[in-house]
Amino acid sequence: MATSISDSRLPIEAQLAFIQDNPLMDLLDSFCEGSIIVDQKARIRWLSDKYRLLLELPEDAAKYVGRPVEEAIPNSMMRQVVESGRPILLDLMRIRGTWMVVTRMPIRDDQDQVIGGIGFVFYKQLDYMKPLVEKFGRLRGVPTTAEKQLADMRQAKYSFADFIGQSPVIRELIRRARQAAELDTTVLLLGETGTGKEVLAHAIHHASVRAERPFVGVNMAAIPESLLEAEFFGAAPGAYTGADRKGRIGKIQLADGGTLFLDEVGDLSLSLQTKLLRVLQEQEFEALGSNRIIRVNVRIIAATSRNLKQMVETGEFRSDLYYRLNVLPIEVPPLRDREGDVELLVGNMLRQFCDASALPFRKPNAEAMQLLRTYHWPGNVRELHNTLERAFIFAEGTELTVADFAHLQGAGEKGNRREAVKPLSEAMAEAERNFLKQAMSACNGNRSASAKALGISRATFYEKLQKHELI
Ligand SMILES: Nc1ncnc2c1ncn2[C@@H]1O[C@H](COP(=O)(O)OP(=O)(O)OP(=O)(O)O)[C@@H](O)[C@H]1O
Repeated sequence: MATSISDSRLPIEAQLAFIQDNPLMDLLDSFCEGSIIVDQKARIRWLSDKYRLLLELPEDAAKYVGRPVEEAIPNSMMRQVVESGRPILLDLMRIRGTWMVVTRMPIRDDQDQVIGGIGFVFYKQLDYMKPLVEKFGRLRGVPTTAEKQLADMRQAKYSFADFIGQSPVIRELIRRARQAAELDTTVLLLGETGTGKEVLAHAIHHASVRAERPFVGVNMAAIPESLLEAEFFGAAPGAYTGADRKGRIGKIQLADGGTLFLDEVGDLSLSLQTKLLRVLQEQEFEALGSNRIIRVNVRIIAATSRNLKQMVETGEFRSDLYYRLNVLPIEVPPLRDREGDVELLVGNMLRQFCDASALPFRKPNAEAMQLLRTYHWPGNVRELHNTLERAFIFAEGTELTVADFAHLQGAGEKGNRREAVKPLSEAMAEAERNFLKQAMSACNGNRSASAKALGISRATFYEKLQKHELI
């Protein structure tokens, strides 16, 4: 500040007087709690009245002109500023027992010589600084959300110990998955929605030689087609409109050395299938808008709830990609086929809900447990989890009764009622429409949450909303 408004042809006193009389000075002074101008020997040239009052100086401010700054402000740093020529842009100074924010700058003439210094006292209350200090602390010490997401994203969240189940089909599943973990080949997890394919993918990575390396998941159904390519392969700086100027690293590269989990791989468009095939074949790819080939070493675990074989027959899925993915297929059985596992899962989940809330432990009575055991769980473990959680939160006493699972029972009863007979397809469509509406209203219109509550993927949920003309 002030370099250009100070003319070296004038005596220093006149130059400082010019600054002091500048209307800008009044403006600055009106914003702060006090201001001071000193000459190059740290003698006071000007002291604002506000500052004098703040300092509780007995005499008229004008009386201090020409005196060493320390006479008025014993702990002043203005001398250091004029001697070093370096500003102290943000500092704290104790004035009459109160900490204040101060700014001090040297004043230079147009020959760059220090001819004095100017200081402002900004805030009487440090409270004003709190947001700034907090933000600074956050930026310095705590990782940003993006960094955190990255760190979380790159670690396996589950191990085999997290996959609950003791039924014969599950024991066999775990045995196969453990084998797969040792083999370092591509794995294809097949099974209905909510059966735990993602949990298994994490567990396989966790038990593999790549455990210390990243685990990176991409959900083909959750990301719009237009963004998926950049998400996958990354983009060179300015590769497309709206792309980060700095460019971005794709998930494939992030997974280098580790495991890339392709969730809902059946939802991949044909054009991206072709590009993915190249990655699988050559272990190399190009980021969007770059001509550079990047080599990677990733292990692929893919999962889908769709019938890939059938999709190959109908031309929706490339057969060469299917064979590349199908090296080690693992079928994850639906919950209804896991004998005895519902009880195990229920016990486990209820303990989790209880630990995570201030609510008392609640468990289903015999009748309710029978209902949970025999229900056909189209949304599998996810549906069981959501159903139980809702019941646990809304139940009154320590016992969960069939009334707490009324919607499961209702679904069964409806089919039994003779008087309301209508074509099955019509009845099912109607029920589906109602469930969609119910979910939307329970989740306050949040579509992701609704899809989750219903135990279906977002893509499926959208398809259904469209089919029933609910969007
Ligand atoms: N055997 C299990 N033990 C404990 N929790 C499980 C088990 N299987 C699934 N879950 C839980 O159920 C939910 C759904 O599991 P997950 O997302 O792995 O299913 P998915 O088969 O990948 O589903 P989708 O095909 O819809 O993506 C998750 O909250 C998961 O933690």
